[in-house]
Amino acid sequence: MSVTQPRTAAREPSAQKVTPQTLLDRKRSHQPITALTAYDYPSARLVDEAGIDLILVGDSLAMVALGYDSTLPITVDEMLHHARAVRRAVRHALLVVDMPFGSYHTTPEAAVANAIRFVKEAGAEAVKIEGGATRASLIEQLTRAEIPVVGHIGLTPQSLNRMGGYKVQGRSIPAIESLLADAAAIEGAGAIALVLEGIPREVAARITAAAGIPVIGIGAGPDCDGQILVFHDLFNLTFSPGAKFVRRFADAGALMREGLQHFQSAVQDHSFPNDAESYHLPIEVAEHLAETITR
Ligand SMILES: Nc1nc(=O)c2c([nH]1)NC[C@@H]1CN(c3ccc(C(=O)N[C@@H](CCC(=O)O)C(=O)O)cc3)CN21
Ligand SMILES: CC(C)C(=O)C(=O)O
Repeated sequence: MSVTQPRTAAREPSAQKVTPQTLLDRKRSHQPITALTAYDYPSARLVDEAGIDLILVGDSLAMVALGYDSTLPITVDEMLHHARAVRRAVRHALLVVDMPFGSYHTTPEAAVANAIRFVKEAGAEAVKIEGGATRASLIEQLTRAEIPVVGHIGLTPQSLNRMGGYKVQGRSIPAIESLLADAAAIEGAGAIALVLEGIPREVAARITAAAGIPVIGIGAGPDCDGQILVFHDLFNLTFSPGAKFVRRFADAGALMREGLQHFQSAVQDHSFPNDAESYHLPIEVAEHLAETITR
């Protein structure tokens, strides 16, 4: 799509529109699923045009894009603001929006009402919720309300206070058994996919092999049906070293620092803006102005 086309063109469904069925087909044919976060229009546009299968408006945006210390403070309204910008950019990928902490932890009625806001106000095609077997009945209710759900277990950042830090989960036999049971409960409740975060490779491989739904990993090793990363981690646009699972596929941070230096020195040495980058008066007006000034 050319940049001169109206932005509303982004809403026309594309021929290769990714649906939950596409992801399932990928699992079954062992073609890895690609997924990334996006929090705004330009990043979502880049990710979608690159042909990534799934775009998540992750609540990690609280930390990565809004500067909060954890994902816990972000609200439904803040998530919606970003999700709506991403929606305007995405025509190919499946668009999933994270339900933030507190938006599904009180009553099922409140949770369904919040999820409906993501569908109606931001065009979400699915919502993601963190937690295992304890979320099964909520996943059933959301699914009955025609809202596809992506589950998320392992290192669940909204459990920060319970976990006591962003720690790898599922390292003991009881913890592994819980994760296997959680994955089965999430699938049984009707989830369309499952995110596994921060667990040993061997455990993720077991869960993926047992699951009938696509399993997308982050810090869960290479044996999942797909991989997801945070956009800003991929491009080194964060201000901390990043977890072990982060690979910097390109250094946009360095590129931006370099560009900033160039701007600063060009302004200071008067080389920006040059004459061609300036507006000019019509010749008659310029002459009149020159006379006016010299009078
Ligand atoms: N930029 C960014 N990327 C993310 O993937 C991400 C966020 N922010 N914010 C929300 C959560 C928090 N995440 C994190 C943050 C830190 C670690 C981390 O440092 N983990 C330790 C594990 C130590 C252990 O238990 O062995 C590590 O060394 O990787 C992991 C996930 C993942 N999510
Ligand atoms: C990293 C992904 C899985 C996530 O939950 C987020 O971005 O919030």
